[in-house]
Amino acid sequence: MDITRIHNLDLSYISTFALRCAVDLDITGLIQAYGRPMPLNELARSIPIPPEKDSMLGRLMTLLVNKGIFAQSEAGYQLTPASELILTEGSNMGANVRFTTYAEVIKIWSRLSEVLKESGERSLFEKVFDGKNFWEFTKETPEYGKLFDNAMASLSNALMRELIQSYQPIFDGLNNLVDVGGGTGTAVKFIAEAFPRLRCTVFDLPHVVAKALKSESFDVVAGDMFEKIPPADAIFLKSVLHDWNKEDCVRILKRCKPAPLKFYSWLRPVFWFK
Ligand SMILES: C[S@@+](CC[C@H](N)C(=O)[O-])C[C@H]1O[C@@H](n2cnc3c(N)ncnc32)[C@H](O)[C@@H]1O
Repeated sequence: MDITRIHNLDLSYISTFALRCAVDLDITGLIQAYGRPMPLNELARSIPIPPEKDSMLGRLMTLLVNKGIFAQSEAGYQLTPASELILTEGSNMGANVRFTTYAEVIKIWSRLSEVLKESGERSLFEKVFDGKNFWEFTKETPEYGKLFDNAMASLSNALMRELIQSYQPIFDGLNNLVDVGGGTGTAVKFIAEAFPRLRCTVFDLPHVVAKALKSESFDVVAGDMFEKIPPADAIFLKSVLHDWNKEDCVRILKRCKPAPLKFYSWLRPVFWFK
């Protein structure tokens, strides 16, 4: 029904913040620690919340069960493959939830129509944050920068093993690889560990690589991909090109040397050149 369509969309932020609430209360960790299906009252006392809030917690859990984040049987709540991704010792995707629900950034979306009506190329971010683009804001707001780094690392934790498995033959015969816009190096760490003879480099802006993982297995190079990208047999661009318009993407790709011979794409945000 059309009324449902509109309502599902205009209230979809409730699901977003229900997930954020589950992350903040570490419901995933508590259910895991319980070791068997966890009844509502046990969950409520473990968080802990006042007893008069138990039914509110029950409604929160019903929503999250409905969304496939948790499973429910008569005995109680259990983890699903989705909530396992949130576990800190798993992919830690709770870090991504904290980043996408950052209060100061969430509230700017209510001004989207203002940006559309305004002439010029300014993004929503630049309008609200005094002309600063996303990357400048991330640099100048260390708390947000850290959330961003952790979120990116969690996504790499969640998908790099599968990506490497899917593309194993592509890596054969490569001597070196540069992960352009590679953040703090989580993705390249997976590649370097899987292919110890491949010399890997993470390349990103100076303030980002300053926080890079310390590892013997890959090199760290600071720079600006619009100016110069270290040459390599393979250039790896994961979740980078979608941040830029067509002209900027062409500028980045022109800096990739040698020029790409082959193009591979795995899921939308992953691009690969060899
Ligand atoms: C969406 S993140 C992706 C990070 C990483 N590839 C991943 O998948 O986890 C985009 C990355 O591009 C980097 N970046 C933005 N502008 C850049 C530039 N001019 N030169 C190099 N890296 C840049 C950011 O610092 C950030 O780490």
